[in-house]
Amino acid sequence: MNIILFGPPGAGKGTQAKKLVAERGWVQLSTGDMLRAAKEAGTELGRRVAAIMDRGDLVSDEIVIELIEERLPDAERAGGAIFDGFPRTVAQAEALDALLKGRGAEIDRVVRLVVDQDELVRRMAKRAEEEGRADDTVEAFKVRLKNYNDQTAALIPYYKAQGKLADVDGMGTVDEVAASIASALDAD
Ligand SMILES: Nc1ncnc2c1ncn2[C@@H]1O[C@H](COP(=O)(O)OP(=O)(O)OP(=O)(O)O)[C@@H](O)[C@H]1O
Ligand SMILES: Nc1ncnc2c1ncn2[C@@H]1O[C@H](COP(=O)(O)O)[C@@H](O)[C@H]1O
Repeated sequence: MNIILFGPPGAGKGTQAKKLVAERGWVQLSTGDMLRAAKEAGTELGRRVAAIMDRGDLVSDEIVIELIEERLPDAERAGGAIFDGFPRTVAQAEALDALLKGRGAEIDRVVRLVVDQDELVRRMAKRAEEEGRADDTVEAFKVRLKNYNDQTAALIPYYKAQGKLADVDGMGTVDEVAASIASALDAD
């Protein structure tokens, strides 16, 4: 099973991905987490992407595609991949389709968490207090939202055309959203 948790910054993708890992044993493939780990470890990659991430911009397609490709075997062994924060551009989505096809697999479902903008701002402010992420400032959040609207939202028609998109109300509690995701995944 290969699923994408899709939605704007702060919609709850990471939160729900972790619940699916705990409940279904699948592997979370979060490019944001991978890049933050590289940044915190001070690797060459981390140093290259730090400023881009801190201001809320997207790093290059090549970097994130390579990170994902490296982790696909882990997900295969676990029987499922939860793509979180990837793909974010049409080029990334096309690359993912090609990578999976080369391994005899495909994306099974794209779960889009629908959350209104005021709630995104509230969640981002709460996360800023709890986690202190460098890109949870008001300025960086604006850039991330703009990048989502300008580049990532184009994936909605992309996956709709493939018949894979399932919209889920992301405005409820974490458990309510998880139940809606489970229904979307377990539907035929
Ligand atoms: N259903 C929910 N109700 C209230 N708060 C939530 C809900 N889901 C997640 N949150 C909180 O909102 C914040 C953002 O959630 P999360 O990090 O999962 O979002 P995300 O979509 O992965 O964001 P990003 O794309 O910016 O990494 C976190 O502080 C999280 O605890
Ligand atoms: N798929 C991605 N394409 C480009 N840049 C990405 C991608 N995933 C993560 N990034 C960078 O990391 C931060 C944080 O990502 P989150 O998914 O919000 O944790 C993002 O703003 C990009 O700079």
